[in-house]
Amino acid sequence: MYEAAQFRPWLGIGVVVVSFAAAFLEGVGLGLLLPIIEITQSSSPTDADGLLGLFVRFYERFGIPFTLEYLIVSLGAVMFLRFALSFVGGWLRAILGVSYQRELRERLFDSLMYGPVDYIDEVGSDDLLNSFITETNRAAGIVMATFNITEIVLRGGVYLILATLLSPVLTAVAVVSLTVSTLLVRYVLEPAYAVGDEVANVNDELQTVSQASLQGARDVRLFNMREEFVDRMHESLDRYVTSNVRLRRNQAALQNLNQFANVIVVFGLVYAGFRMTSLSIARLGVFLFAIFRLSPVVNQINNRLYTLDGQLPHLVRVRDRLESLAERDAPATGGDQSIRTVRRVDFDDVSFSYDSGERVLDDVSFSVERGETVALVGPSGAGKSTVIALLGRLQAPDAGEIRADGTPIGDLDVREWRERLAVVRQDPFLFDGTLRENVSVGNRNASDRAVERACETAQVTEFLPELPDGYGTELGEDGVRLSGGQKQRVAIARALLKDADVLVLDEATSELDSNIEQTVYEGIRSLESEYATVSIAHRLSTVDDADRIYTLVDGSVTEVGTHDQLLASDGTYAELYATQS
Ligand SMILES: Nc1ncnc2c1ncn2[C@@H]1O[C@H](COP(=O)(O)OP(=O)(O)OP(=O)(O)O)[C@@H](O)[C@H]1O
Repeated sequence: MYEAAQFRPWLGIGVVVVSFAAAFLEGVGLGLLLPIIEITQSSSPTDADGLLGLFVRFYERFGIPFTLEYLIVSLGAVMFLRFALSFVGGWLRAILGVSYQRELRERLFDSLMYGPVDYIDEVGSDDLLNSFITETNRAAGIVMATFNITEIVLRGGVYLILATLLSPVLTAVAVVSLTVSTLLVRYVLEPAYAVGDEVANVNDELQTVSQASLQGARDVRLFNMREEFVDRMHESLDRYVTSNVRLRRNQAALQNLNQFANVIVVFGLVYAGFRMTSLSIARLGVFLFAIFRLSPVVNQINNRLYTLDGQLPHLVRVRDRLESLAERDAPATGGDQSIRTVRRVDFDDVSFSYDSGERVLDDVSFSVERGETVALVGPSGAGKSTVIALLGRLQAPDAGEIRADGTPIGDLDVREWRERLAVVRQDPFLFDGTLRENVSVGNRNASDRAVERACETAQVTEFLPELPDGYGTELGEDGVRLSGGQKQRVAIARALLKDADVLVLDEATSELDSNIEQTVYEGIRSLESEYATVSIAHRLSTVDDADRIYTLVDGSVTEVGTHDQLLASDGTYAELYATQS
């Protein structure tokens, strides 16, 4: 809360000042009722003292006639100003709240973009999306509510001062009674934070179920999971209804119990005012009016605090996410050395473990130069894709060094280093846009001719006539309108369009038939650009002409050589090759 209040302090102070001025004018307006009632009862209140005397002297000082008409016009003017200021206060509060929401969303998004990818894997895109959309929204509501409470408190303060000026003893009785009744009501109700936490949990679950069922729409049907998802969704919706109704029911109970308690207190004061004090009708009337205005203020504060308590879990979650992200070292940051071109890449005794602690790479060494192709082969789970993650600085090695032309890649400017890499991942992601937009993601300034050339090499042109709008065809979310092999070819085309030095192919053609695969590789070999190529393939026939083949088993390089050398040495490679022949 402290941090939220610190956001844009000057705007916050502005809201408080405006609220204070509005509250003051409310007090003045209420106070003006006193001379208005007095003047209707006696013709010469000019010798009055106390609050009434204050008004009389003020009017004398500015030479305004102290008549009923002038008093009523003054009351109208004061009230106009008071509500105008309230409007400005509400406006400023909205600016503050919505800007705070923007700030949280910006910080969260930027931290996610520049933070480590494994945080996204760990928390899940569904929960992060929920934080980004819903929780930041509620968090902004907290800021607005906090300043709203400040305004109400100030207004309540003015009523109290006015009531104290008129009757200190009755005011003390009123304050004690209102406080006791408020605390009693709060004590009876369950804490809002617990219910709010349940609401936040259910929101997470709703996001998870809806995202999984939409993104996995095909698998959900093919694996007959529809009933399972429908049940999960219905159950989550039930929990959503129960927790939300509970929160709102408690709010309604709080409001009505408070109002009831306040009515009783005010009735008691009316009785006490008439029976036990000698206040004039005008003073007692204005006093009761002030208390009457004060009791909904107490109500409102109570209600707002309860709502605030219920929304706090959302802000806490967003804060937790931001803190966790700040605590993580992002391997992508750091390094500022410039790099324009790369001739050679070396892996030197590189070891790496994910958070689970198990060693995935163990002293892996290999090198590749421009004009060469090296292949990484080995059983599933051996660590081949992890090598690519390290190369792209999505992860950083725990030990050993990866160097580009002798410089550790961690010392390089990460943007420039990634400019030198053209990676076709095992499971490439296509963006929701046209074919042209997808091919040019790594080189936005590429000419149409360059896009077409990359598509020719990657054999995208083979299925281009089938696309309704050619290069302008919308590919849908994650290229849903393409086959697996077509998606792979788009991913290869976009890698080739980059002006890179190191080409990384991670199972890049696994879904292509042999003919097209062959044509793609021939096309790449005939390109003018001389790549240092790192190729990963399960189908060994696609890498048998590599300059060097490294066999990776359980995270270690167990053998290295050309296809013929490895066959002759009769090791793991020869075994794998035999099973595929
Ligand atoms: N993000 C991750 N977090 C934790 N462990 C991971 C992560 N990615 C991969 N692993 C683990 O690291 C090991 C190596 O995975 P990797 O994907 O590098 O293997 P691979 O040789 O490319 O396998 P495949 O040929 O099946 O693609 C596996 O045991 C896998 O479970």
